[in-house]
Amino acid sequence: MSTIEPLPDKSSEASPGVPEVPADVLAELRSTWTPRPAPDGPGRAARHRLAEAARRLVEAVKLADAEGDADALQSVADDVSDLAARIAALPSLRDREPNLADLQLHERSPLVGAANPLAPPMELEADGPVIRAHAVFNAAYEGPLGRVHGGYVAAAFDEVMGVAQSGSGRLGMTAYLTVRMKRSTPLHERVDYEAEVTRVEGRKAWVTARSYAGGVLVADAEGLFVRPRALVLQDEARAAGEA
Ligand SMILES: CCCCCCCCCCCCCC(=O)SCCNC(=O)CCNC(=O)[C@H](O)C(C)(C)COP(=O)(O)OP(=O)(O)OC[C@H]1O[C@@H](n2cnc3c(N)ncnc32)[C@H](O)[C@@H]1OP(=O)(O)O
Repeated sequence: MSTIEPLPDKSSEASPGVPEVPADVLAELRSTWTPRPAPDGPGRAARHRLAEAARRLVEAVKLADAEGDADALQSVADDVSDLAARIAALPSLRDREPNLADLQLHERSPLVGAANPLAPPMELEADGPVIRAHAVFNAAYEGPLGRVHGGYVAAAFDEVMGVAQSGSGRLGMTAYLTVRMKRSTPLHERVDYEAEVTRVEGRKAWVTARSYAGGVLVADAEGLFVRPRALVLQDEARAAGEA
């Protein structure tokens, strides 16, 4: 059962200095992250199941006791090695052009991707101009004992803020990301995130975010997202073509 206090509802508050972005434009910009669709076929459902099994495998390996039965560890190392070779022998994404579903971040991202065993995976949801997310980090993400490694704390913010920059009306690259880790982020517990754009100047968008465990603020972040010059030129050429 969740012990999380509801986060304050800020979905109807517009920040000064942030453009009003039509809901359909926001939905289009966010569609690579959220909503996560149902698998588009049995192959993709099986791939998601494989990724989930691999997550359990990684956590189990991380927790395997070196003082336990060395022969048993050697034996499962052989099995896992054989399994890795079997999976590598299956048809690979390297052998064909990826389709749109393969390319979506809710599929492939190392933070939210259902098909990526590195992803906890985080769950993202749009709430007006705000992006909300939650994740449970297992033992594989441990830095300080019982707590999430700071690099993963920052990576989770980058993903949530990466989608929240859509509130500027365009997408860019993370130019900088500053994370203040006020308390440790716990393992094995739901961590909640919220992020939104606070300022936009030309192709630059500033985003802030917060994370909570058990309703308590554990970290906050500020980042700058910049739409690359080359893409701005493409945007302008497309707009001129449509005019
Ligand atoms: C990109 C499109 C879509 C992506 C969506 C899918 C996301 C995938 C995953 C999502 C996961 C989450 C996302 C990720 O993980 S994104 C992956 C991690 N980030 C990167 O790899 C970014 C690498 N850097 C770059 O590509 C370029 O440097 C960028 C594109 C950022 C700017 O290069 P560009 O040549 O275009 O621009 P410019 O250099 O003329 O600068 C322009 C303006 O910006 C200001 N400035 C620049 N940097 C900084 C800085 N550090 N602090 C303060 N200010 C900075 C600069 O002063 C100037 O200001 P002004 O003088 O005009 O006032």
